[in-house]
Amino acid sequence: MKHTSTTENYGNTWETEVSDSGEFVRHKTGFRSQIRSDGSTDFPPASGRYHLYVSYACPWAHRTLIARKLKGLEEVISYDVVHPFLPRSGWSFDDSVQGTTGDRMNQFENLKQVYLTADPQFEGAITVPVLWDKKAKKIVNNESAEIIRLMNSEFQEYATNPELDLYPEHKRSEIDGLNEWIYRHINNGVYRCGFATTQHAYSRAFEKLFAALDRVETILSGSRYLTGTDLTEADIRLFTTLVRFDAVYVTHFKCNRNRVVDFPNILGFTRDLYQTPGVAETVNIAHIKSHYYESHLHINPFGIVPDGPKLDFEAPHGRTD
Ligand SMILES: N[C@@H](CCC(=O)N[C@@H](CS)C(=O)NCC(=O)O)C(=O)O
Repeated sequence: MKHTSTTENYGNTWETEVSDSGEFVRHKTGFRSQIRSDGSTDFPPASGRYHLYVSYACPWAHRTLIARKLKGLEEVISYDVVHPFLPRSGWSFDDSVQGTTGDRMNQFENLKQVYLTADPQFEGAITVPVLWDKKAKKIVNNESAEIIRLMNSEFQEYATNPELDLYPEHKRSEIDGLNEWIYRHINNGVYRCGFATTQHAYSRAFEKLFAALDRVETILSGSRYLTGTDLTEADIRLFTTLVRFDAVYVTHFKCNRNRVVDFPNILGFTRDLYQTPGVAETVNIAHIKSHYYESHLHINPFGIVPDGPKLDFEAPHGRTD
C-alpha cells in the first residue's frame, strides 16, 4: 500500500487506502463479535443495551439505520449521529449542525474515543457504523454487513416487525451472489472511481460500475426487488448507493455515464425504497452532500457543495409485484 496520508495512524481511511496502481482499496473492519440469541457469545440480544454510532452521510452506516427501522427496533437500539464533516482527525460529535446528536451515550467529543475506550491499543480505521454495548462498554461490531444481519435475526423477540426477513434462508445464496458484485462494482465501485489516482484505475472502475448498473437495470425490469417480490438486505445495500448517486457520485466521483434518473427501473426502485415506510427519515441529503463535497478536499479543493440537482424521490414509483 502506498500511504498518501502524512498524518498519524488515524488519517482518514480514504486517504490511506490507495494501492500502488492508484486503486482505492477499502480497509478491513476491526470488531467482528456477534450478538446471538442462542447464548453462544458474550453479547445476548436485549432491549436498551446496544447503541449505534452512525453518520447520515455514510452509505454503510445508512444500511444499519434502515434495517433498524424496518425491523421495528427503534425502542430497542438507540443511536447517535456524528457531524457530517470528516476532518483528518476523524468523525466528531460536534452537534452544531441540524440532524447531529452529539454523543448522548458516552459524552465523547469524537469517535476515536469510542474506539480507544473499547480497545486502548486500537490502531485500525475509525469508521462508522459502530455497534456499541453499553453494558460491557465495548464495540460489538463495526461491519455494517454483519450488523444488519444480526439486527435481522437476533432481536426477533424485541422487534415490532419480526415477520420481515431481510435474509431468508431459501434466498441466501442468491443474496450473497448479488451482494458480492453489487458491493464490488457499485457500493465500493463509486469510491473506486472517485478516489482513483490514475486514469487507468478510474476508467476500469467506471466501466465496471456502469456494466453493473446496466445489469441491475435489467434485473429490475423483471421484478420489483432484486430477488423478486420481497425486499431483502440486497435491496437495502443497493439503495444506499443509489440514493446518493445523482447528488454526489455523478459529479464528485465522476460517475457520469448516466444518472439514476436516466435508468427507468433503477429510478423507480430508488423511489420505491425511499417511499417504504420509515426509510425516508433515514435519508439526510444535506448531511450526504456536505460530507462528501466538504471532506474530500483532495478531489474538491474549495469544498464547494453544488446547489443541485433537484431530487424527487417522492414521485410515484410505478413499481408493482
Ligand atoms: N466496512 C465498513 C466500512 C465503513 C466505512 O468505510 N465508513 C466510512 C464512512 S462511509 C468511515 O467511517 N470512514 C472514516 C474515515 O475515512 O476516516 C462497513 O461497511 O461497516
